[in-house]
Amino acid sequence: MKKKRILLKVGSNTLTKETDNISRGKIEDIANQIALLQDTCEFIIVSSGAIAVAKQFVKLESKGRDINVKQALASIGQPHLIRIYQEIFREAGLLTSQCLLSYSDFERQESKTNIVNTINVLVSNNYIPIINENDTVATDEIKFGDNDKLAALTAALLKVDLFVIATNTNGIYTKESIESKTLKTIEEVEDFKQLQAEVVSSKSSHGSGGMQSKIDAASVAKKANIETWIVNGLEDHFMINAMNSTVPFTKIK
Ligand SMILES: Nc1ncnc2c1ncn2[C@@H]1O[C@H](COP(=O)(O)OP(=O)(O)O)[C@@H](O)[C@H]1O
Ligand SMILES: N[C@@H](CCC(=O)OP(=O)(O)O)C(=O)O
Repeated sequence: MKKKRILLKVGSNTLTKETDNISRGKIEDIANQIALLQDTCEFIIVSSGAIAVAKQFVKLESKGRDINVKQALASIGQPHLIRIYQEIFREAGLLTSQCLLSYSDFERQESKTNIVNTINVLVSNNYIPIINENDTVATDEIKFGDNDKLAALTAALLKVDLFVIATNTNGIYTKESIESKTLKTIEEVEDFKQLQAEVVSSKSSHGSGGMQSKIDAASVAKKANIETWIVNGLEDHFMINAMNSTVPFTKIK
């Protein structure tokens, strides 16, 4: 039986559980879910969190631009992030690997072919690729830190069956419900234009794109005929619960 290919994007807020520290418990939760689903699904993860990990133990001095400090923090945090994934996934019997990609890689046919071929070898050998942006080479023009878009481009390139974005809300809420503090999830979206009107400008403490970048990412996936789910990664078993429809989340077809 052909496995369902799922690309899971995990944001900084999910990984830190909205604290200042990476949550090993959250990574265990992701590993446990993948272990439970591995007979029917194969996974590719796009994970943020490099900067959040570095901020836990380092403060860099610089008179330069803020973005360069962030890039340096990402460089310090990334190997730690991968080490934590590797340790925790290994305990759950799962193998992991690291791929660092940048936007320009999606503009060159040769790079695209190499990405697809490398990841196919990894996945067919039961390795779970953990992808992050190659932050050292990211530039201002290409909005730095927007892993939602990177995840969507990767989902389209790898022809996944489902794109799951784990964030810190129960999907996309209606604007009205945010304003009245009653939080109501938009469960199914077909009209993109209408969706744009629901976004409010806030973003969470560690995140960088906000909901707008998730909607843009879903739009990239939709063009590639991929369904996007925006789910609350703060909850335990968030993917399995969404699959069983036991939690509110947003499905963008
Ligand atoms: N309509 C909306 N529904 C839900 N969240 C929204 C909406 N509009 C803006 N947001 C903001 O988007 C945030 C999620 O994006 P972001 O902070 O980038 O998180 P992540 O680190 O998961 O990528 C939410 O915490 C919320 O503040
Ligand atoms: N690539 C960087 C920044 C990514 C970032 O903040 O993205 P997100 O949490 O998905 O809004 C990192 O790993 O810290």
